[in-house]
Amino acid sequence: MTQPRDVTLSQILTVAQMRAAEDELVAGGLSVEALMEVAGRGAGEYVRRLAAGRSVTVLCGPGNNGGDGYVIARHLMEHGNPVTVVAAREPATAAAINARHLFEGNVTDGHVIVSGDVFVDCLFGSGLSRALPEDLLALVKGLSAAHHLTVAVDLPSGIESDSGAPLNHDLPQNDVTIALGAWKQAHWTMPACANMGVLRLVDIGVTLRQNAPRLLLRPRFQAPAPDAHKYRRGLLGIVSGAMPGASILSATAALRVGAGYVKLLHPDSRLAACVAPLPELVTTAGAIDDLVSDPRLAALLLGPGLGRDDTARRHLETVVTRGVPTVLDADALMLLGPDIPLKAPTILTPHEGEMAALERAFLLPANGTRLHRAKALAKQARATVVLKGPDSIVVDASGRVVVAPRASSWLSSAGTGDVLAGLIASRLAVHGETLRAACEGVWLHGEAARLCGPAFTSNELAQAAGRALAGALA
Ligand SMILES: NC(=O)C1=CN([C@@H]2O[C@H](COP(=O)(O)OP(=O)(O)OC[C@H]3O[C@@H](n4cnc5c(N)ncnc54)[C@H](OP(=O)(O)O)[C@@H]3O)[C@@H](O)[C@H]2O)[C@H](O)CC1
Ligand SMILES: [K+]
Repeated sequence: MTQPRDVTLSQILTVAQMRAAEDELVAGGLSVEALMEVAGRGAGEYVRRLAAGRSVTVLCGPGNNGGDGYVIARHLMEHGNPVTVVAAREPATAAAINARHLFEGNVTDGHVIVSGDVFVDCLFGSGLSRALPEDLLALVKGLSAAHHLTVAVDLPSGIESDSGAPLNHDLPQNDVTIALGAWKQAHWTMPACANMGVLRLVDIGVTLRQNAPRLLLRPRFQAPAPDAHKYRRGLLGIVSGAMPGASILSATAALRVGAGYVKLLHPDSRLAACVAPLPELVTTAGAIDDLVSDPRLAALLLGPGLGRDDTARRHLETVVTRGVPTVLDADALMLLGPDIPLKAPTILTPHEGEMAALERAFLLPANGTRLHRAKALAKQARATVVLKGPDSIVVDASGRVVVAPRASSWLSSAGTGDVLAGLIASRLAVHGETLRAACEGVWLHGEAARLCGPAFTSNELAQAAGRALAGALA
């Protein structure tokens, strides 16, 4: 089945996958020169609009990224925009040599730092294989400092495409990065993505790669069916624990994003009585074994404020054997291991510290990219994993990967994880699909943070989740 173009354009490719995609287009009858023309013209048009008649300097390297630079320069020149090319190295590929010949404007050789308004970095793209040598680092830094705006084409030079690792210290900050053909891992991976400024993508006709990670797009939420009632919309049970405030935060969020009924299940009636009640939240106290055996439960959440003692461990064992779709967060992740098999579709939501604990428990090596680590845990634990951070990743046990765009850095405060767990659990109660619920929850979390602006509390974040959902109703 042909996928809509926005789905294809949300894929995130490795350098090897990008080369395979390029080979496929060439095998289909396009030349590399023709692809470069489409890519360079597309990027050139973004640059032309950004420059709006101001002077542009294009730094060109030896490979096809440099070739793109000559196409961009030609596009600008044809539209009457002042442009200078700085050739850091002579072009070395056939397509780049061809693009160089077609550019009839001003080319200098890179020994002098020229100044201007917009600097376009076409030194290296996905072919970068090692750190920039001193002279090229000084050139790219000097040119960036001598211009008002810096635009990276495909990737900022010095950033490794597959890992997002900067191969040099002190690389310049970009205002815009224009990806060519498809997103690369680095565009959505820390720390690289924080260096890229505004991200844009030029479509050159790349088709969908099987199993490639995709970027998290805005979900479409449905209003409840005309004949809906609270149980059909989903009963979510949130198991409370030693610190009930955390589960109240989860519930506050969960109440706003779809579940028809959210119940706080409390093992200790004295503690439950201490918690300031939310009028819309039903709290029941009793033995957790009994409370989670309610056949109407559509999903369970365990972990926020749970504690890590023997009682907490018993509650974890009870919940995971219950067979109801479950979200495990926070303390539950510190107690989980291969000795506690997951009997139902489960979502794990570790941050970096909890991820390290899970890797120890499941005897997984804690090396490689976050993407590889999340995939390994999802496979081993047979669960959907949301590896939280500025660049959250969602992976299911079959290896499907969704990468979330970088969210507000104001989310780095206590309690926002409890909110995320509540959002995901609420969506899980609605439809029971783990990957979808995890993606919807992560999206709602990021969108609620955006709506809150700077310096919000986790309770304000939870309150904003309903507005986030309202903005994405089908
Ligand atoms: N893939 C596509 O569909 C299209 C891609 N386009 C553009 O092409 C680049 C990738 O081009 P490529 O030629 O593979 O790579 P680069 O231009 O990034 O540079 C490769 C050359 O640079 C040398 N190199 C690598 N690292 C360094 C370094 N640190 N210092 C000095 N020289 C370096 C490398 O030499 P090696 O010794 O490593 O072999 C190469 O000579 C992609 O990013 C897009 O911009 C097309 O235009 C459109 C289609
Ligand atoms: K570049």
